[in-house]
Order: sequence, then structure tokens, then C-alpha cells
Amino acid sequence: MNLNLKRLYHVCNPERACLDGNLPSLQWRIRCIDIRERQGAALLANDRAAGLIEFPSLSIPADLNEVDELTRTSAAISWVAVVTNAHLNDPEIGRIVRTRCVSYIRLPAAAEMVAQELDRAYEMSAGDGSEHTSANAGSVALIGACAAMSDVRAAIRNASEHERPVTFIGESGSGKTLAASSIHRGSSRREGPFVSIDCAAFAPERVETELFGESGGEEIRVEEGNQRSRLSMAEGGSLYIDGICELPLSGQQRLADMLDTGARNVRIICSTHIDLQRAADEHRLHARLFSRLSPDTITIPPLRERGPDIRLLATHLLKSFRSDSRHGVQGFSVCAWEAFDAHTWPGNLQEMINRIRHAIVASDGTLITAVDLGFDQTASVPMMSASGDDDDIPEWDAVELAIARNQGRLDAAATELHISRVLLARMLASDSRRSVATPGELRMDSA
Ligand SMILES: Nc1ncnc2c1ncn2[C@@H]1O[C@H](COP(=O)(O)OP(=O)(O)OP(=O)(O)O)[C@@H](O)[C@H]1O
Repeated sequence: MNLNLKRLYHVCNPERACLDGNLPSLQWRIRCIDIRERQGAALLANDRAAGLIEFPSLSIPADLNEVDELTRTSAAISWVAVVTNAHLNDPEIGRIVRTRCVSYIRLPAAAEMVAQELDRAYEMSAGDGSEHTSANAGSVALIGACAAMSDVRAAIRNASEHERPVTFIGESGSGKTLAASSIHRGSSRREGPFVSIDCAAFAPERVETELFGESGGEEIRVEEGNQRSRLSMAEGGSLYIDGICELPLSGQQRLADMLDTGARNVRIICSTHIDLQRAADEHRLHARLFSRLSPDTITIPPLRERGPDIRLLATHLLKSFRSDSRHGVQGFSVCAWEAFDAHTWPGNLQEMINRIRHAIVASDGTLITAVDLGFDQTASVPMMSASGDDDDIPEWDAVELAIARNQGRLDAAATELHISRVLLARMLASDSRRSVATPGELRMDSA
């Protein structure tokens, strides 16, 4: 027996369930939960588990109380709803889907898509919580799977192999400091110090001294208190100069001199949120420093342009911080995902971290909602599902004819109607004329 099977609870009315052909059979141990036989008992998920609620097979509204109770009491399971458009417009189903489920699948849905959604839900489930960590996000690797972040990682790897100054360009909170430290950690200087200075944090007359030390002297002491300059602290390692355009031009000139002569054993990494050419044109970047920095720049994309990485990062951050939760937060609800996707993230990763940390403490359930995350409301956000648009739905007369012509065989009828068998089964299950259906053919085997 394969002990590594993933647990899936399939909640449905087995007589009307239509997903049997579309559930992943490999790697999963599926248990069918007959909604008619449940009497309020919670499902205990000591291990990780995903759950699938097949709404089209249920009696609506009769079964909704049971589903509400089940998802409330079995919140350790990552629930995925299977719905039709009509279900999404039902206020009670909409509430359950938005606040208790981590995602939903709109019928018709391809088997691969169902498997993908269940995998994702399973990854989010926490089981007994043994994998909870309280990692500091500042110490984590640069997370991201989108093409732009793959390019960034490749550029970082490349920059780790040479000693030329590198400049990161990106919005506030997008990950420039983390990327700079990644270069240092990947370079031959990794055993040396990684020192940073935020030029915007000092008054213009102060920042140069902080960076280089007292002018004219040994460039060691920056003030009476024996404090060393950042350059001397970074000796043998890397110096990250955050906000290079905020360094006064005289300081930029000194930095260009230093790079020209190679006088210090310090690798220079800079960052700015504006384009270098523009900064030079506007005389915010010294011409000589511009020619030193411009050959090696790496642009960090804003979070709003990273597509699916937004969910990847949110999931990662939640795992990092959820041990702070009083209620054993397990994941995000559908409305939270929708809010994530709709938001423009002006504060980028830093904003996401702040929102998730706040939500973990604020949440009084096991799923974080849009409101927990500090988003105003959820109603205006359009519902989005993992599945694509519906097939063209055939007229009822055509459905009845096709079923009659094929002696009740749904596969053959669906082929004739040019729709998926799932859609046909769903139409039969959800319409009052479903007496034409042959329920026996739609049975879901329990495992
Ligand atoms: N791709 C990523 N994966 C994981 N964590 C990230 C990623 N990018 C940024 N972070 C985290 O987000 C936070 C903000 O990132 P960081 O400080 O590097 O941004 P920044 O661009 O330097 O911000 P600022 O311009 O305000 O200095 C940090 O805690 C960092 O560890």
C-alpha cells in the first residue's frame, strides 16, 4: 500500500455526483462523504487533507446547513467548491464558497484543472501543524516562478560571478534589498560582511559622512562615538547603497572615483526606484557614476505584474508567519484570493507581508478573509474561478432528444451534443427536468 497517498474528502450526494471521471485517481486516497448521511459530525484531519464539495449534486437549499456546519467544524481541511454560475449567484452558497473554501471550480472543468486545484488546496492544508514555522521573511530566498523573476534570478547568479557594481531598479518593497543580499550570498565574498546604507534615511549633509567617514581623515570615524563608516565596515564584503540618487552629487563623485581606482576591497551594489538614464538627465545621478552603474542593472518587477507569483508568495508568507495565529489559521478564503488579484500592491512585498501578518492576528477563523487583510469590502470584486468559460449550453429539447436517441447513455449523448459529459450531468442534476437522467450512471465510488 502506498502510504504517501494524499487524502481527499469528496462531499456530495453520491447518487447525483458527476465528477467521478474527473477526479485524480493516482496519488490520492478519496473518501466519499455522503451529505445525506452526515449528522453534524466533524471530519478530523490529523494529516493534511483537501476537500471537494460538489454543489451540483446537492439538494439546495436543504443540504446547505450541513455543508455550512461541515466546513465550519472541519476547517483544517482545505475545501474546494465545485459550482455552476447559478450557484455563485446564490447568496448562501456564495458565502460558504467565499469564506470557507480556498478556491472553487466552475463546471465544466477538465480533469487536469481539477487535479491542479486539488493539489494546490492540499499544499495549503496544514494537518496537525507540525510544519508551522516562524521564519523571518528577510532570511528567505527570493521566491517567484514567473518569467520576470526567473530573469531576475538568472541576472543575480550572473552578478554573483563578477565584481562590477550592480544596480537594482524597482519600486519600494519589491525586493531590492533581498536581491542585493542574494548577490552577496552567492558571491566569493559570502564570508565577508554585507553592509547596507539607506541614503534617504539621512539628512543630505550627513549621509556622505556616514558612508565614507570624516572627509580628509582616515575615513574611519564618522562621529565622536567611534562609529565606523559603512565603507570600512563592508571591507572584504559587499556594501548595498539603497537610494543611490539620494546621495548628494559630491558623494556620488567620490563613489565614482573609488570605483575608478578600485581603492577599496568592497563590492558595491546600489538601488533606486527611478530609471538611471532619467536620473542622469535630471542631474540626480552624477555623469561618471552613471557610466559606471548603467552597464549592470537589474529591474525588479512590481508585485502587481507577477501574475500567479502573488498567490505563491502569499502562501509562502502565510506558512512563515502562521504560528503567530491564535486560531490556527490554515489558509486564505476565496474572497481573500480575489482581493489579492484585484489589488495593485503599491507597497509590493512589504505591503503583502504587513497585510498577512495583520490578518493572522486579526482573523477569528481558520481562513483569512479579505476583511482580515484590510481590504475594504469584498462585494465589488468579481468572482473568478479556476475554470474557463462554460461550454455552449444546448437547448433542453436537444438534450432530451440526444438522451433518448442514445438510450440514456450520457457519454454518447454528450458527444452528440458537443458538450462535456460533466456539463450534461450537471444540467441533468440541477434542472427540474432531471427525471430524464439515469442516476445510476452518475454514481461516485467511494474509496
Ligand atoms: N521574492 C521574494 N520572496 C520572498 N520574500 C521577499 C521577496 N521579495 C521581497 N521579499 C521580502 O519583502 C520584504 C521587502 O523586501 P525588500 O526590503 O528587499 O524591498 P526593497 O525593494 O529593498 O524595499 P525598499 O525600496 O523600501 O528598501 C522583505 O522582508 C523581503 O525579505
